[in-house]
Amino acid sequence: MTYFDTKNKLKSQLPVIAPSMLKCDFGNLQRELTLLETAEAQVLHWDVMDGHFVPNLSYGALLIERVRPLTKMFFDAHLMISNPEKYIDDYIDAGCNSITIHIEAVPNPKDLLQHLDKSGVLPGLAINPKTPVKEIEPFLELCGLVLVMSVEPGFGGQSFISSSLQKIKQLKKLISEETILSVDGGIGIDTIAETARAGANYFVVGSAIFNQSDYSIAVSELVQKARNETASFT
Ligand SMILES: O=C(CO)[C@H](O)[C@H](O)COP(=O)(O)O
Repeated sequence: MTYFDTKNKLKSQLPVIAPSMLKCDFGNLQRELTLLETAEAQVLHWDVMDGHFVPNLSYGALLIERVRPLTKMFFDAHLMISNPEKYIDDYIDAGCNSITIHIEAVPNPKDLLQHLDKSGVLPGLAINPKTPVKEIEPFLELCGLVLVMSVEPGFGGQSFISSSLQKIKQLKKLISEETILSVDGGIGIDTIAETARAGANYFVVGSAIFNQSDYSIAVSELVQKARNETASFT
């Protein structure tokens, strides 16, 4: 499958639920992949943490590369790391379909976003809760995906920060129709509707899937809630 096929396929399936692999059972990874495929998840969201940009460590390109042949799902890497320019090619080579870097790690991300695009990877830019939208505004036209962090990055299982809704609304007005608007952190059955109403169409979800006994029910309830809100606004 080529990059363009993958990207268009993803866009045709919005709203999308992207399970955050930070919360998966790594001791039973093959089982987790099977359960997520059965739940018709289209995406795996890989939370890459370096213990420097965020106060936690997770996994890196090597693990993603080893998982890549095991599934056809879209691989979405979220680099919560300092100096992503040093490592970005490792994530491209690992087979990630989209790669998101943070504006707080790269104040001028123009070259990196263009490098991702030229490499056939959907370029993403993330913004932390305390960073104003004006910091990413000059780069929005280079983004295929914009990610609004709705918790302080570093850990799953935190509560949704409600001021993120204003940021989503602001960004929805600034981005093109083509750009995916993602929200990440504290998204579950009680918060997904308001973020969809604000304009998000791509939802990164950890605890509200992996803490449930049936991933298929969890994913389908979340998709349904997001679809209801998207439908009422079109
Ligand atoms: O980026 C993240 C943390 O930095 C995670 O993707 C996010 O927190 C998702 O987990 P949960 O749905 O449990 O909040």
